[in-house]
Amino acid sequence: MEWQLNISKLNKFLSAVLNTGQFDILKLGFANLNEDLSELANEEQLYMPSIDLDELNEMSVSSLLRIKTRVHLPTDIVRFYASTEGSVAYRLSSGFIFLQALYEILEDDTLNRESLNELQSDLVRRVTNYSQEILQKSNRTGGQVPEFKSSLEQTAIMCAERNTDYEKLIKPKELISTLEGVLGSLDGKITPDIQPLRHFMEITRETGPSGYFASMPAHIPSLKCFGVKILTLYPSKFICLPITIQMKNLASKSKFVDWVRLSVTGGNGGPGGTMVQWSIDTKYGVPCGGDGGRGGDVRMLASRSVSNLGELKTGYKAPDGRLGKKNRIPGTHGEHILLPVPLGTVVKDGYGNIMGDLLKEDSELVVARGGDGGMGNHNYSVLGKKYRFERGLGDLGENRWIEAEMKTIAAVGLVGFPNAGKSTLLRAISRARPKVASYPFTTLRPYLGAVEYLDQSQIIVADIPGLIQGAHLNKGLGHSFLRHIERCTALVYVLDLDQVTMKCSPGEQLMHLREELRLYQPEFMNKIVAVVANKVDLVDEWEYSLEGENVLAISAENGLYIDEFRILLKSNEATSYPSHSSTVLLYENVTGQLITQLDGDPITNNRTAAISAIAMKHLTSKESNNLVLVVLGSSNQAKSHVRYLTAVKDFKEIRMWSRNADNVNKCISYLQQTHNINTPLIPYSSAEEACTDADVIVTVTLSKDPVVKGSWLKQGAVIICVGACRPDWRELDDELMLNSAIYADSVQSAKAESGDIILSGSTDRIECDLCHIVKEGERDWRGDNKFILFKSLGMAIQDVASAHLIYSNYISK
Ligand SMILES: NC(=O)C1=CN([C@@H]2O[C@H](COP(=O)(O)OP(=O)(O)OC[C@H]3O[C@@H](n4cnc5c(N)ncnc54)[C@H](OP(=O)(O)O)[C@@H]3O)[C@@H](O)[C@H]2O)C=CC1
Ligand SMILES: O=C([O-])C1=[NH+]CCC1
Ligand SMILES: [Mg+2]
Repeated sequence: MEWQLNISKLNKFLSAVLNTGQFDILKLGFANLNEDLSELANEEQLYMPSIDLDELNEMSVSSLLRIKTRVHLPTDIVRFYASTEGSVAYRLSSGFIFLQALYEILEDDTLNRESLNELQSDLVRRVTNYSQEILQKSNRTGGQVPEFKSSLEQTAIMCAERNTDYEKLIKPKELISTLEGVLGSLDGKITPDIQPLRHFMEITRETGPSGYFASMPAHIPSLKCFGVKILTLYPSKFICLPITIQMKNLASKSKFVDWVRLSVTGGNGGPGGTMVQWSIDTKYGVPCGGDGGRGGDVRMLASRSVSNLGELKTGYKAPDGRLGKKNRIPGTHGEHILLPVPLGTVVKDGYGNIMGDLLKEDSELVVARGGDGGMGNHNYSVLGKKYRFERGLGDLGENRWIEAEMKTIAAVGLVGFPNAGKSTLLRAISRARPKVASYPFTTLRPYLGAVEYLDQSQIIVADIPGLIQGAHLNKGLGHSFLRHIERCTALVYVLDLDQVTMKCSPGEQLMHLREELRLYQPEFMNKIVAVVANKVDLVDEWEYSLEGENVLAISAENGLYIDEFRILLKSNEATSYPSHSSTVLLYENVTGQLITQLDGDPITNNRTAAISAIAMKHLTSKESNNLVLVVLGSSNQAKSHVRYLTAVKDFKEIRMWSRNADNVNKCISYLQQTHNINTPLIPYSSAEEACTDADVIVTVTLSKDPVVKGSWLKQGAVIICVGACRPDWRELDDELMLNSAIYADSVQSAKAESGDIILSGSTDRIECDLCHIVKEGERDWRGDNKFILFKSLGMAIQDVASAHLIYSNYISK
């Protein structure tokens, strides 16, 4: 994606941003902008029309004040930082590309997760490229102060190493004390420069899964830096695993064969040699014939460039090994025959026993082994006439009948009655061209299509030919097609909304489809499922829900909500995408130089837990030890919270609960194995049981509804609420909220953005922010309330201070 610096866009963006009040401080840097910007400024099109660029080039920071008054923007909103020539590219790269990225995000209402990710990685790419370019040109960048030059180099290196695991530069205790120090240095109050700003802007349309975008800037005078975190949050319901398979030749025209029986024979071992080497010492010479060569195997080779079994012949015989040679040299081995088969081919012997399952690209399976070569006469080294020509003849190669059966390995299978529009849907989302016609069974074989995304990943979707009632009894296309469903990770039930073609009501269609699959194989019911109602353009009114199911109404024919469907296929929970992704840009205070930009995800994970640890340390009494900790949630924040909370307190036990028990177990073994957490970590199957008698409860879920109730908790319990970051999301119920003494990392954010606080009517009940807590030291935080609650929403200052620490550790390492 190439962005031009588009001035009208930029101006529109600047005014839009400033007018929305979403950004309190916008820091822009301009320096020796001889090219692009001077031109633009001359045309008086840019928002700072009368800046004298030459003057700016030599300007000291104090003279900026003068410029400010000439700029046609509210001076208290925009600050300019001038600097020397060397920083220009940085400014352009980080400042403007960043602005442009923001602009695109604000402006484009069709943005979805992929384009956002693309924007972020493009931003990162550009900053990285610029850093390297600047490094190369650094001897031409006059006016650069030496320290800056070295930090520039470090930045370039860090940018280039962006994917290296810098998390190891963060030590829990060090981060906790750094953040505590920074909070303390704020003198107990969050100044306008320390922004709690995290306004989430919704970026996708109502019908699709929602994504949010936030930008969080902060200026930390004590660390002489400022920075910004760009964050996207993309929660979703549907889970499906993308399997990345290149579809290159899959759409081949050859006859589609998904089952074959063939005879395979390994090559025979070659006979041993019978050569004799004459020698004056022995009358009959010395036997020197080498062993015979091994016969070749017949092997199957899994290849993603093969689409079906149609190319296989009915029989194969591998070449035999050759005769052993003189001087004990073994005979040439027979070459193996490699039969390319599609990924997902299952091979059985003639008795139906499974010999192998070719799931991985390039995996091989020997289906008929070649015979060993016979021994050459040199092995029979008894001298004398009689045994001179003794040798082995070589073993016969194995010979058997085998069956190869192909099972589709699509990530997602489209399942529906004939004519529900599955083929049309596959055509709409991929380049596959299954036949489409308005009579049932147009599709006689499963078509595969690759749904391609901007990040170059693909999800393979199979159009499974129409099921009919009784398919499990082999009616219609019956079993032959049901087996293709076996390998799909997720199923999408496609319901027909067209009164003319539908067999029965959408609700009944869903019921019958489920029933057919269940009768064929009950395990099908464990598959991840989404439901779409197709041909929504043909009905006047369609209820978007169906007996408690979430149904996405689409029209494959007209492309209605097809983007949403593509997003649905690739929504987060089981894809490689985290639900939150972010980038942190860190700038130097006085000159506005970009110091570094970092992957924000590890920062978010660590700093959030560090903040919770600080809050917990202060809100529980100093003497209290051997407490019971409960963590609700099993993902990034759950892991980091266990690590950080155990760094400041000893717990008797840690109880862990989440919706998905498997995830809890994985989380526990990760913590034990990777982080040597010695405190007993105990999985719980009920949140209520886990919370009973617990001392500290941490909620780190993406739930939109309460996961903890006040009635479960004992008096004096401390609750650290980390999830529910939207005004309409909850993790705690009213009883808990109304009986708690409430604290927050930022009172301002909590009032504006915490669903728990807003919806329980607690906006006026927040006692103070974390700066005050840290400042005040020990006191009775509970007062007359039953519980103590710390509401965390996350602040830019936490990210910027953490990035600063990481960078400092990096350059001193
Ligand atoms: N305060 C702050 O500064 C920050 C807060 N957060 C918030 O912390 C929370 C966790 O973040 P992270 O670990 O990165 O998120 P992930 O998306 O990685 O994990 C989400 C977790 O929430 C659970 N979950 C999802 N939906 C529900 C539900 N409906 N009911 C119960 N549990 C559910 C999942 O459980 P399972 O796996 O069992 O399905 C999973 O353990 C989020 O709400 C996030 O917004 C994040 C960063 C900073
Ligand atoms: O501060 C942060 O990064 C977040 N707060 C809520 C979700 C992410
Ligand atoms: Mg069809």
